Amino acid sequence: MDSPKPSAQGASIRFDKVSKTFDKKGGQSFAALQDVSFDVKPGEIAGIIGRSGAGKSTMLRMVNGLERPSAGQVLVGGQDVGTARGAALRTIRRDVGMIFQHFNLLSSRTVYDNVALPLEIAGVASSAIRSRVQDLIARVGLQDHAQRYPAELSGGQKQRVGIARALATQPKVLLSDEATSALDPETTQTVLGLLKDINRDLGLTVLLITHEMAVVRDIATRVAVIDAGRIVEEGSTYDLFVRPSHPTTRSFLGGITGVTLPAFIAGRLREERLDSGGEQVIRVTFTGQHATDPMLALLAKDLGVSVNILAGAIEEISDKPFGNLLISVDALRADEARAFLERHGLLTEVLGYVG
Ligand SMILES: Nc1ncnc2c1ncn2[C@@H]1O[C@H](COP(=O)(O)OP(=O)(O)OP(=O)(O)O)[C@@H](O)[C@H]1O
Repeated sequence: MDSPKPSAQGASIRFDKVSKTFDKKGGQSFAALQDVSFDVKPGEIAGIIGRSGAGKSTMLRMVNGLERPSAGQVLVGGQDVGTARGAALRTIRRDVGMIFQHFNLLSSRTVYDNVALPLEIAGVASSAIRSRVQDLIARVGLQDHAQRYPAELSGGQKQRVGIARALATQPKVLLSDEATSALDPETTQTVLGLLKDINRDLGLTVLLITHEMAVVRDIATRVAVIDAGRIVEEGSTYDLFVRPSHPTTRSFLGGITGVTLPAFIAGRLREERLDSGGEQVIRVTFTGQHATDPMLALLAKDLGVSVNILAGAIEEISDKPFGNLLISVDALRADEARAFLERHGLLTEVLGYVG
């Protein structure tokens, strides 16, 4: 079955040399963002990842005008959010929906009434509200829960209400502020799946902030890594996983590419080659079409170099295969073996030597 055509085109988001300085007590100031530039295309799902205090929320809050840049511009669909006032700012805010880590639902209102709230505020007629809210509640799979109160819902269900409410005004952009951080891994997957469906069906742009690389891997096609108020690396999610260049990116990836040396090897790993020769331990990254090539078998067959496989996994990022393998080969033949693998489009990194 064909997917339904997007009914609304998402808006672009542009951070152009944005800085934000907060005044602190005692006349001092604090630079929360410095010279940040990042572009999100219409209809794209993009992520901003960083540690606590890096400046993620400040960036996100500039997209709906809750913060204004001290320098530079934030543009949504070409409109400068920082200088917008009055009706122009209200239009931008209607075009930008937001979901939150702790859902921010009104506990005294039912699911139906929470989703209806933004439409009531916008002065939409009650008959139009009814059909729109029913559609939204069905879209997020809560049609049997419309008259329940937030306290009667699970975390995942509450976030579904948050998503339906954020979509009520038919925004062009959906901002997600750590929307799955309070959820268990399984519920996280269903909520991320729902966001992907919404992005595909409605064509709206999604910008999410997170401190979890797994969230970026599972949903975003582009990502910016932010550290102490600066973007230290950005690019396609796939490229960032395959060739991370900044230590912060590497540290975020450390926990999730899932492939670590078995303890009995890690404990014996040396930086220098042993006088006796020994084995070189190599990380091999397989990308794109090469992820499924029988390269190690060819290495043994063509060069006569035998390979010990120490650990490995193949996963999928942005629908492309990506493999990570830890191997060891005879240290005296290692340069030759790595050159062979690189010639065949694989990436290699020397981790050390074992006896
Ligand atoms: N209104 C404010 N006044 C003063 N300092 C602020 C203000 N808002 C944020 N900051 C500071 O700016 C820095 C960045 O904050 P921000 O909330 O953007 O970080 P974050 O990456 O979203 O962190 P977290 O994941 O913990 O929410 C922090 O050091 C924070 O204390």
